[in-house]
Amino acid sequence: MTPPQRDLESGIHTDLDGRITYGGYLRLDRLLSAQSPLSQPPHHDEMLFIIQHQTSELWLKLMIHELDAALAFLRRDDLQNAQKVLARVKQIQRQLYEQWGVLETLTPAEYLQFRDVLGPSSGFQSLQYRIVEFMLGNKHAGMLQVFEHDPVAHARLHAVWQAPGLYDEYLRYLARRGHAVPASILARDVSQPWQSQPGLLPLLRRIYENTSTFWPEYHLSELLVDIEESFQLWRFRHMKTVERIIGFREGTGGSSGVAFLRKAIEQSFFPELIEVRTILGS
Ligand code: HEM
Ligand SMILES: N[C@@H](CC(=O)c1ccccc1NC=O)C(=O)O
Repeated sequence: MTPPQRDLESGIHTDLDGRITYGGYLRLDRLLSAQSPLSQPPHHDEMLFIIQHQTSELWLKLMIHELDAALAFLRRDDLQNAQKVLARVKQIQRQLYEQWGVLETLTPAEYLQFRDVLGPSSGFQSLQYRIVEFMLGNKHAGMLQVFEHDPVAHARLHAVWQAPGLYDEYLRYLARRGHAVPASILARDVSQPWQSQPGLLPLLRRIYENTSTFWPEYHLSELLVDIEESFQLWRFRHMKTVERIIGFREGTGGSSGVAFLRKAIEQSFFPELIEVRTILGS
């Protein structure tokens, strides 16, 4: 063991005037001055509430960046890189759902002391969250209304709504690899919510029953299943956190609250990737 003192090495840069620095590069002046509690006098726990949301938004930003890359790699048939970034997405999602443990330390009474400052604002209005949902295929035109007050946000979500999602690009990739994806699915209107497609089951079954022949397809499919599961874990932990903090109160966004959040837990982005498991071996 050494004493708890470490000498500065002579090579360590201390003359940083005008140079790229840690704080400068990371724009920490902006990042760390963006926490403005509204409660008066400031409630101790509002800082936790703000930072939990801001860190979530940062991870969502990275998730969108990586999902964009995954879609582009898939379009180019670059499966290795698509898999690499999707594996990263899965780890980002882990950060997002593990983070609920921090907010769960907020007691119901503490939250009620500053909840009124939130007015009608709600996570329901998170643009980046909605972009991720749309990229994963949960297209819902009605969500666009929430962003009508903000034309830039609206245009961004509108573009994602009109673009193929991860499942669309996955199925197009499979078709290019020679799998019998029905033409009607390949030509679908990608702005529509996904409808269950039993016509996909034969080809998925072939992939899942012959994993060594179709290993790249199988591995990619399982990454999609991982991403869906991680998303569900986030939704579930959000719902449980909300339940223990506000019980069955209505949400500030105007919804029924927990009942509304619970409905989302049943939703699947890639239902055929689960259904195929039911028919394997039969
Ligand atoms: C005290 C903590 C929280 C409570 C009580 C809470 C409560 C709620 C409620 C009741 C809703 C339904 C919409 C509404 O009527 O407001 C909602 C939606 C939402 N919240 Fe939270 N929330 C909390 C923390 C968070 C955090 C930390 C995030 C992270 C970004 C978040 C993101 C979202 C999102 C994205 C939705 C929309 C979900 C969907 O469309 O299914 N929430 N929240
Ligand atoms: N919907 C929450 C309020 C809330 O959590 C919230 C408010 C403003 C910004 C983000 C929020 N987070 C998730 O909905 C509530 O009903 O208490």
